[in-house]
Amino acid sequence: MGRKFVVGGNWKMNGTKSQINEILSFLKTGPLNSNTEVIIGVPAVYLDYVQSNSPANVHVAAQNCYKAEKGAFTGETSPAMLKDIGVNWVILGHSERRQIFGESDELVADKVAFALSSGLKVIACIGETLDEREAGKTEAVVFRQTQAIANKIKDWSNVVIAYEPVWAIGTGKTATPAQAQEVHKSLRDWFAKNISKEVADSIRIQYGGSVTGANCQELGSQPDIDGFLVGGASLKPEFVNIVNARQ
Ligand SMILES: O=C[C@H](O)COP(=O)(O)O
Repeated sequence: MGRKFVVGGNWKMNGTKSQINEILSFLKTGPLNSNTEVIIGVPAVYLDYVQSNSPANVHVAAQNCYKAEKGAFTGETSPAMLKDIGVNWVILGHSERRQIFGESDELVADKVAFALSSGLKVIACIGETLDEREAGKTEAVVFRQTQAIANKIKDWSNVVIAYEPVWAIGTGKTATPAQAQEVHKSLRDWFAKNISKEVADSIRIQYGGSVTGANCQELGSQPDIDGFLVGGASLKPEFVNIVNARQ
């Protein structure tokens, strides 16, 4: 189907310069499958350093950015600033942003639209909580989150969706390959029905939530899983195995 496998490493609020040098070292050693697009999500303070020191086959992403080019927004980073230091990707709408920092569907969608219009590529995160899953609301939640973005953008070519069930993030409770595939398939069907068949066929949907070197191959063999967004394991050498999950 021609969707390039895409693996992101979301470092979250982790890393010192010496730890980052170790990560860059195992990324340089790899080898990283050239059929996989690799993107590392780096804390803002280290973006410039990592952008300057990462291997050419690894893209760098911010973990957040604001919906304005500049101005009185203390503590925020603009897409223009990211572009200025050569960073072309941003992760938006991560469940930690939504839950801890209170980002609404509306704000996430505004950020996605502004980042795209500024020339960034976006990993847009969606996913249900355990309560929502147990209440049978998984589809309703991920469709609502995706619809909010669809209300603000027309062109999906620079968007990767990361489906991350909140209950699987950092918990060691991975969704089974069948559970993940079921939601990915539903999302692709949603795109076919609500956006277009072309977007449904081409959009890449990552799975995120306790992905490891041990479970990545089975997850990555599912037909609608086009890669991963990896948290904890992206700080460790096993990230190379996850990048190479689909050979
Ligand atoms: O963005 C990454 C996800 O939150 C997954 O984190 P995790 O791999 O540590 O569960």
